[in-house]
Amino acid sequence: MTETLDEAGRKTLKAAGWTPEPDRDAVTKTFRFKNFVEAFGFMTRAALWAEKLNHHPEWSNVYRTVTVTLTTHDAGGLTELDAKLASKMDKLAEG
Ligand SMILES: C[C@H](O)[C@H](O)[C@H]1CNC2=NC(N)=NC(=O)C2=N1
Repeated sequence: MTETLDEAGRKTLKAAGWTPEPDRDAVTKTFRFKNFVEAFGFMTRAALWAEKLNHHPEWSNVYRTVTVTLTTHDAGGLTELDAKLASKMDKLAEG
């Protein structure tokens, strides 16, 4: 998992399921869980990591689906912090 440049020269993340946003330097992934409790548990654990990293996701939850968008607002694009949080979230979602 590293930041790389896409064909348009924009930063993106090479990590399963994270796809570049069409109109800004950000990546989005949709996580689907068994049920609402699993989804909310994931969000709770991810929130603690977000605080620890001082790096916070844009996200939403509908029932057992959590959609996450990562970008670094301070930098106006993707940074190593997005790669870190993405990797953390992937691990948390694996259980
Ligand atoms: C002041 C505060 O530390 C900053 O605004 C931090 C907080 N969390 C953040 N989270 C994200 N995703 N991007 C940021 O630029 C960012 N900045």
